[in-house]
This record gives sequence, C-alpha cells and structure tokens, in this order.
Amino acid sequence: MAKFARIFIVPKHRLWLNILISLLTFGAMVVSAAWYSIHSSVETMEMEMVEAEEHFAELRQRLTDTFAIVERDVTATPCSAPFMAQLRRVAFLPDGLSEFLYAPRGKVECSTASHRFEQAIDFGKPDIVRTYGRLWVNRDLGVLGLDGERGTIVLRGNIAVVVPISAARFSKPDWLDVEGVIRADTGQWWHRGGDEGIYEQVKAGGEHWLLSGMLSNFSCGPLGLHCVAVRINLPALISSQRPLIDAVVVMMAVLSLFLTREFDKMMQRYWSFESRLRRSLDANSVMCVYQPLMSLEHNEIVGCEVLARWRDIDGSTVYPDRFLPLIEQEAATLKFTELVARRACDELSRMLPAGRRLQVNFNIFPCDLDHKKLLAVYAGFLAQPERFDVVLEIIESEEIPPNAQHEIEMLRAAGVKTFIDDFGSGYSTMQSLAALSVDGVKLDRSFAMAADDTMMGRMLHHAVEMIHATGRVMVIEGVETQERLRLLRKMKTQIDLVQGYYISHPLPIACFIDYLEARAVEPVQPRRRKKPAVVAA
Ligand SMILES: Nc1nc2c(ncn2[C@@H]2O[C@@H]3COP(=O)(O)O[C@H]4[C@@H](O)[C@H](n5cnc6c(=O)[nH]c(N)nc65)O[C@@H]4COP(=O)(O)O[C@H]3[C@H]2O)c(=O)[nH]1
Repeated sequence: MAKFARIFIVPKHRLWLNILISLLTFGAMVVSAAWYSIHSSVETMEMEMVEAEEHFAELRQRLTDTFAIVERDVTATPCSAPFMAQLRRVAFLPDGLSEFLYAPRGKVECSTASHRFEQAIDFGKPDIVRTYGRLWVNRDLGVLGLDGERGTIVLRGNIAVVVPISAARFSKPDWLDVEGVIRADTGQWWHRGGDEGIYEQVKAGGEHWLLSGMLSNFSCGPLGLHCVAVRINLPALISSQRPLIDAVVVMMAVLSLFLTREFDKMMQRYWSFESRLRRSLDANSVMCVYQPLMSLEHNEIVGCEVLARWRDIDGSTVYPDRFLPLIEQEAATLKFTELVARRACDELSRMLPAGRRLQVNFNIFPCDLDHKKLLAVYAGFLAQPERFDVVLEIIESEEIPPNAQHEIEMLRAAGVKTFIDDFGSGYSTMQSLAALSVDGVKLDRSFAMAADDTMMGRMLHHAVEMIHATGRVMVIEGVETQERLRLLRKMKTQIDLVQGYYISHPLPIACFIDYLEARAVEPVQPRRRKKPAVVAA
C-alpha cells in the first residue's frame, strides 16, 4: 500500500504515471478506433462478397432464362435464315447475352455473329461438364468472328451461349480486392472477373495472426461453380481514409491528454496531503517522540516533552509544522491531542521503569482550553500520579480564549500544570502571561539558539529576567551547544529546566528509555518554589 501510495504522492512518480496513463488511453483509443473501422470494413467486405455471389446467381438465371426462350422461340431449321432471324430476336433482348451458337455435340455450325461456318468449329473437350451444361471457359472467340474477345461458352442441348468476360465485372470500393472464379469439380479453376490473383492469395491465407483471417473471405455459390474471394487491402483502406484518420488521431491525442489531466486532478484531490491526513489521522498514524527535559540545577533528566509526528500513508514521517495548521483548519485539535495523549500514555506506561517518576509535557491548542474535556484526555496519566506529572504547554498558534483561566484552574486542581509555550513569539506575549495564572513559561527557542552578538542573543538575559519576575517555572528550550548551557548555568537568575539538541534530540520511546537508563537518573525530588502568582490583566 505504501509503495502504491508513493506513486500518487511523489511528483516524479506522478509525472511518469501521467505519461503512462496518457499513452495507455491514447493506445486504447487507437486500438478501439482501429478495431471499429476494421469491423465495419469487414462488414462491407462481407456485403460485397454477397453482392458478387448474387451477381453470378443473376448471370446464371439470365442464362437459364435465355435457354428457355431459345427453346421456346427458335423453332426453324438450324442455321437456316429463319433460324438465324429467330436467334437474333432473342439476342436483342436486353440481358447482355447476344452471341448464340448452334453447336450440336459441341461443334459450332453457325452463330448470330458469323452465320454459318463452312466447317464446323470444334472447341474440343469441354472444361466443365455439369447437368447445368457444358462449359468452355475463357476461350478466344476470334474463331467465331469475335476478334480480340474472350468469353465462356455454355452449351445446353444444341444451343450454346457466349458469356463475355465483361459479364463478370464487379463494382466495389477501391480498398477492396474481389475476384470471381469458375471451378471444375476437379478443383481446376479459371479467373472470371475482378482482381486477378486474389483467389490464390486468399486460399493460401498468411494474414497476420492478430487479424486471424478477418481481412479476407472466400465463398462459393450453391452449385460450387462460381466462387468469390474478397480481401481488404489495408494500405489502400488507410490511404483512402487518410484525412479522417489524421483528424481522429489528433482528436484522440487531445482527448487522452484531457482525460489524463482530469484523472490527475482527481488523484491529486484524493491523494493530496489534506485528504491523506483527513482520511488516516488515527491511533496508528499518530506517533510520539520524547525530548528530555533536564533540571539545570541537578543536571538530571526530570521529564520529557511529547512531540507528535504523523506517519503518512507512504510510510514517511511528517513534522508538526506541516500538519498542525491543517488539524486546526479541520477543527480536529481535540481529537489529535487525544490521540497523542493516548499513544504517549500507552508507550510510557509500558516502557518507563517501575519506580521512575517523570514530568510529561504535552502541547495543547489554545482553543481546547475551552472544552472542559482536557482532564478526560489525560485521564490515563492522572490515574498514575505516583509515576507521572502532567504539564500542558499552550502553543502559540492562536489567541488564548477568554475563559481559558477557568480551565487552567480546573486543571491545576486536578494536578495538571500549564505552561505558556514559545514565550516571546506569536501570541504568547507579556499580556497573556500576565492574564493567565499559568505554572510555567517556556522561552521561545529562538532566544537560546541565537548567537551572542545578535539582538535575540542579547535579549536572552532580559527575557529570562522578565520570566523570573513573574515567579513561574522557567524552561529554556533550543539549547544547542555546551557554551549556551554554560552561559545559562552562569546566569544569576534561576532557570529550572533546559531542553535542546545539546541535551538530546527528540527520541522514539525505546531510545528515550535507553537514554534515561544511560544517564542513570535518580528519582527527582520535587523542589520548593513559590506559588505562581495570578496577575490580573
Ligand atoms: N533547532 C532546534 N530545535 C529544537 C531544539 N530542541 C527542540 N527543538 C524542536 O523545537 C520544537 C519544540 O517544541 P515546541 O516549541 O513545543 O513546538 C512544537 C509544538 O508547538 C508543535 N507540536 C509538536 N507536537 C505537538 C502536539 O502533540 N500537539 C500540539 N498541539 N502541538 C505540537 O509543533 C512544534 C514543533 O515541533 P517539532 O517540530 O517537534 O520541534 C520541536 C523540537 O524538535 C534545538 O536545540 N534546536
């Protein structure tokens, strides 16, 4: 899941994902469009094949009708003048068949074009013998006086009809190859019309496996005499549709980019940091680290500040500066505080060695000082008063609500202390310090972190003096160096607790417990100090 989520979260992966999606959608559209156009071309091909078959069936019918008319109307003595006149009358019928022969036993004695031949013309053995008639296929008709013409001679009884090559011509789209053939029972075949060579190629197969015989077909009429082979000529089909194909490809490219953008927007909405946090802010994703608090006087670790981290769904750790504003925006502050408290209570209760007492500082949002629910949030710690002292640091994210004082007193009555956090920055001003009877003040880390020769560095002494004047417990955080710790020690003003990277970075629970044991700290004795004064605003 974490790996899967990273695809949508990491910008570099997202770019590749978008490229992949647009290629896939474009590819899918191209394949579907190609499939659709091949299918409709195949339908056209099948229709053309049926039409070609019908053409041969029609030709056969014309022949059958012609033979019937000849039998009925041509009654004169064969090859006599009246016979020829009767034959010519039939030849003038508008069915395209105009050349008739009188050919008993296959020997032509006279014809409508050449009248009587001095010597009967013998075409020899017929190519095809059927009950339908005897056929001499694609013969040179020059001997019959039809110079330069070829045609098929069909003999039934003593009368033969010449079917010219032109009688088997098909009309068809340019991108379709059609060939009509006539076949003997022996399997021998002759070209009858259309594009020569198609029949052989179609019979040989050899189409691409992907199209598996889709682009060609072959069919024979009911007598098996005439067969039609059809084949889609792909290059011709593509070039005949070129402008349309170009337009469709451009349209598909635009559409795939549009779809990819919409998909990306949807994914961004779904996988945005805000949505991820909203979806998975729960007991499993909220983690705690513990930063030791050291008593400056005794050089002992007396407590820790619980700092929250959020584990993103891709497994990465997110720091508070990123998620806290969102939690406030989503009005999920109390839920979040509760998750942190529950996690810390679970970890510390399990891991802290028996007999060890610890001050546990939590950060709380000012707005939650209005809910009267904080005692319930820390109930787990309050149930173990011999092990834990709870301190709530009011963070400086927003203004402190007017009735916070009441809540602070309620907390104090239950043994929970409150500190003002990050004093000297944001909303935590002298005014809020004066207005609230908090137990302690934590000076903003920017003072201790600042170099001596900077304004903040010089102000450190004054800030310490000022907090001291209020009589509150004083915590200095942001102690990053030994020199700074030494300087704080040398100050005449009493500083109670120090915190910072020089002492320790925030640690996961196991490391924190190891750290405590390594420092072999004795249980801390509570120190006497004067009660914090409640200063009226
Ligand atoms: N440069 C430097 N930094 C130091 C040093 N010592 C400590 N820090 C950092 O200073 C921050 C101290 O916490 P904070 O002032 O309460 O400031 C906290 C606090 O206002 C807020 N926060 C953290 N956890 C929680 C929480 O559970 N609830 C609420 N409401 N706020 C939290 O987020 C802020 C930032 O927390 P983190 O990022 O953990 O950052 C921590 C800590 O890692 C040092 O010597 N040098």
